[in-house]
Amino acid sequence: MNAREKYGIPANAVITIAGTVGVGKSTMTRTLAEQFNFRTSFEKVDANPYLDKFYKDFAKWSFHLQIYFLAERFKEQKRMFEYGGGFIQDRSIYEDTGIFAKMHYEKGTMSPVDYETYTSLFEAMVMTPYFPHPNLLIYLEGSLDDILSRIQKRGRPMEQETPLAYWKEMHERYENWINSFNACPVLRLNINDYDLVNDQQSIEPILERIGTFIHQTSLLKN
Ligand SMILES: Nc1ncnc2c1ncn2[C@@H]1O[C@H](COP(=O)(O)OP(=O)(O)O)[C@@H](O)[C@H]1O
Ligand SMILES: Nc1ncnc2c1ncn2[C@H]1C[C@H](O)[C@@H](COP(=O)(O)O)O1
Repeated sequence: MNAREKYGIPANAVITIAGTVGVGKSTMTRTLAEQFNFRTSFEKVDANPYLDKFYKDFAKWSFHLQIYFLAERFKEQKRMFEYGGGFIQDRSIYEDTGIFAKMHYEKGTMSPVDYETYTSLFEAMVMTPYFPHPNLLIYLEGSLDDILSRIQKRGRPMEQETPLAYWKEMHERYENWINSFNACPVLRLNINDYDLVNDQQSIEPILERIGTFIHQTSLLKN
């Protein structure tokens, strides 16, 4: 019996991992997919043609980058839909609009007209049959210091060279965003409560929590 069966996770579930840059989403995505024998949906970082340029000049590239991410996430959403679920997704589409696009608009690094265009495109895309909400959003949270040290340790130069104020702003926005997020059930995990790098066994209580949580939220729906 694999962990999915053991903890009663439906084979067609879609679980999205959310949280700020460097908090550990990709690591959690890989671990959960392995444990549940699910497919993964990752965001493109290395093959992203705008990301590097964006970090050098937010105002010039923020609109291009958001459109690129939106197109990629839409393709991924369609793929998950066509497979009939059974996915762990690295970052939700809700964060693109609720965190990144909004933050750049409010900070003046995305123009009002570009933001309006982006938002209307986002809304048109989300209101399609390809966009059922995930069964569960797992929100990873941790202190700003721990997250900054993970960004440094991972070593993407574009992120290492970005001023601390950017990560601080994002960290605060994430906390506010998750407190009012209600598109699907949310399970919050503190990154100090497990260590997938040095202690593989620390995933076990998390699997159990996910199982219990999905079970409880599906009971509430019925
Ligand atoms: N549970 C964990 N314990 C210790 N280090 C971790 C853990 N999860 C991720 N890391 C480390 O933190 C860094 C960022 O993780 P990553 O999964 O790439 O984050 P994200 O996808 O959220 O940007 C990586 O160097 C990774 O090895
Ligand atoms: N929608 C986005 N706008 C700007 N930047 C984004 C967006 N989505 C992801 N990013 C950036 C942040 C990181 O530098 C990389 C990958 O994110 P990660 O949280 O490390 O998976 O892309």
